[in-house]
Amino acid sequence: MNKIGIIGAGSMAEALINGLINENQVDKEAVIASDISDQRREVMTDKYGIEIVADNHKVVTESDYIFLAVKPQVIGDVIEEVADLFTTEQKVISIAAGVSTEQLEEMISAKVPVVRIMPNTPALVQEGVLAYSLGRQATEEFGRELEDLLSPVGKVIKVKEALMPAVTGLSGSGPAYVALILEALVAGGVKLGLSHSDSKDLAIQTLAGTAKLAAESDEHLAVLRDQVTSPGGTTAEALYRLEKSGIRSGLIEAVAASAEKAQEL
Ligand SMILES: NC(=O)C1=CN([C@@H]2O[C@H](COP(=O)(O)OP(=O)(O)OC[C@H]3O[C@@H](n4cnc5c(N)ncnc54)[C@H](OP(=O)(O)O)[C@@H]3O)[C@@H](O)[C@H]2O)C=CC1
Ligand SMILES: O=C(O)[C@@H]1CCC=N1
Repeated sequence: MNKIGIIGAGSMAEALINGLINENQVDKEAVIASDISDQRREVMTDKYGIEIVADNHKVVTESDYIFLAVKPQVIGDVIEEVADLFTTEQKVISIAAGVSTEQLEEMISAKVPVVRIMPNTPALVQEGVLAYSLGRQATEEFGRELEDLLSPVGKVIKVKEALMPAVTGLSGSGPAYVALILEALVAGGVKLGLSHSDSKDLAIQTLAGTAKLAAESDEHLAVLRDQVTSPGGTTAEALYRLEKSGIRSGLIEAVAASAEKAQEL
């Protein structure tokens, strides 16, 4: 069995670990992670029973797949710390936003295959989506292995590396935009007298149901919107207010701003 090592056991690493273990994709004995935070190590041991250590070297020397799951600002230091330990039989997967496979390959220097992925937090409940792109030494076969490994945590798609910032802006950061929209819908319901709990149920199911409808329909999204909008009715009134508030351009700008920021990290 291939051993999976993860350096940095924060939110995104946890979402991946939880999804992989819950779906029985990997045994917890086959996972080793490291983190500098005592508190994080304690939480992850208690929750998942995986081996979690303070020593990044141990993760690299004991693993076949090595996930780099620290913040982009510290990934250089982390790689420098363990760079001498990599062997050509190992495979590196970076989840850091804005760090290219070329930069990773330069930092690692050994001829280790490198793949970059951009996951998102719904991986925690096996409903994530992630895109990956291959570095120069990574084969298509490595890509397929990765698709097999990670498919239990969500949908996996391959993209050209130049599109990774766009993926970051759309689906990487996307759960935050959706949570904000949900919060606002709940606030709208509460303002009109619905309980917080009923508002939350109504908002979440509306979003989940619409997403399912969109996923299962061949129609353009505008057609789905039109099906709700009776001439002279309530939805037309609401959509007019939304368009006037700039929600559409706001969301387009949000995706672009996240993508731009990813390139500055
Ligand atoms: N969160 C998300 O939705 C997504 C995140 N990403 C990417 O995932 C990566 C991790 O993000 P996220 O999980 O949110 O961040 P977190 O801060 O939650 O996780 C990173 C963890 O790494 C630890 N850490 C810091 N330095 C070291 C080190 N030298 N050695 C070992 N562990 C270390 C941190 O400890 P401490 O807190 O004490 O510094 C922290 O526990 C980032 O590169 C981000 O771009 C990608 C897609 C989505
Ligand atoms: O906010 C961030 O920088 C990370 C990358 C994508 C989602 N979260």
